[in-house]
Amino acid sequence: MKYQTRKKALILLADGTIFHGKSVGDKEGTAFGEVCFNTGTTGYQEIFTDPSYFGQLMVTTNAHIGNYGTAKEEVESESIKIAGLICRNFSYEYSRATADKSLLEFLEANDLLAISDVDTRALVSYIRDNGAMNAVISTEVDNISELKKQLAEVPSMEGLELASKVSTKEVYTVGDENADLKIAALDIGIKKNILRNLVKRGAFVKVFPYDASFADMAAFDPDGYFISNGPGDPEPLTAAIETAKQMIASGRPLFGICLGHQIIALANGVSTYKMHNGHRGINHPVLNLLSGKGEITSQNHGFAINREETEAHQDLEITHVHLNDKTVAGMRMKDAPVFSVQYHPEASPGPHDAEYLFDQFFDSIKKAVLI
Ligand SMILES: NC(=O)CC[C@H](N)C(=O)O
Repeated sequence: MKYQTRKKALILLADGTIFHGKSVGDKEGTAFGEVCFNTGTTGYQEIFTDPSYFGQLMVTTNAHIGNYGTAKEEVESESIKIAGLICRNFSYEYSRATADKSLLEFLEANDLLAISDVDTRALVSYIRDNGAMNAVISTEVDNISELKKQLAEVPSMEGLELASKVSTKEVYTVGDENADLKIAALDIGIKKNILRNLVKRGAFVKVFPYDASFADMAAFDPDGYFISNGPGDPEPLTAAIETAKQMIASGRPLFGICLGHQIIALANGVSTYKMHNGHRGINHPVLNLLSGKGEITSQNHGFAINREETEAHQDLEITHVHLNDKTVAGMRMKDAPVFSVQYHPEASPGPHDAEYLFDQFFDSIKKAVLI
């Protein structure tokens, strides 16, 4: 079999801890980022292309990665966004009738460094105990002191603005321009499946860059506003926070997902914080406090909004809670058609329990249009 004599590789954490592995394929090199882990058993291609992961080294906890190949329609953006991949067993062979490429070919096309044969159970349990931190993966296994020096220069995820790296540069539209409803979406790292969900419900969507002003967006005269998911710390996104304030003041319905949810919280004066470890997986339990129903959700976030401040806020109401740690999973404004969730109703990958949130958004738009 090819790739039997792969190069040695390592992962060096910011605190000096080292785990060993081998490079995937014949690629050599070094990649830096914040190390995080995703517990999903499937959906690696959607995860790797999700712009929210920009700047992160992804550890996949599923024991096998690559075994069902890749398919060109299963991407959440045009390219791989993770900074590097760390896995246990990498499958060079794949088996799925509808796949069009192996995962190795897909990684190579995106020039991504991946390392396998890592004891990912030990690594994840180490990160769980010691918290999210920067790391480097490299085939330069004999040059640890140099890697340490370079790693020390990598900025911390806390305070880091990354939306500008993944947002569209130009305004674009999706859907039928004669559709009944128009939505203006602020792209701070938008996933394709969110746009599919908006278009499939009959919206014509105009997508704006991360630093678009409210005036730019309002000129489209949308029936509703949307703020997307995305990478990095929400706090430095001052233009988006200002735009969100004006979206709220416009009185038109506003829906935010993940980074968008954090931006709406900040626009309301609620602070955000970096979690010890984020939520990344496709089976996170959430309780909908309005319906009393449980939802199994897709999640990917390393920051969260302050619960006490949300509870104490006179204009806000917590609508969803994460059942593992009681963090805020969703909220709404009491006197405005504004709501947001910390998780991913568009799934991709993950369960579809929360797709009703898109219906809810459309219902509130239709109600507002009729008034
Ligand atoms: N998926 C997202 O939008 C992530 C939001 C933010 N970057 C976080 O890590 O919390």
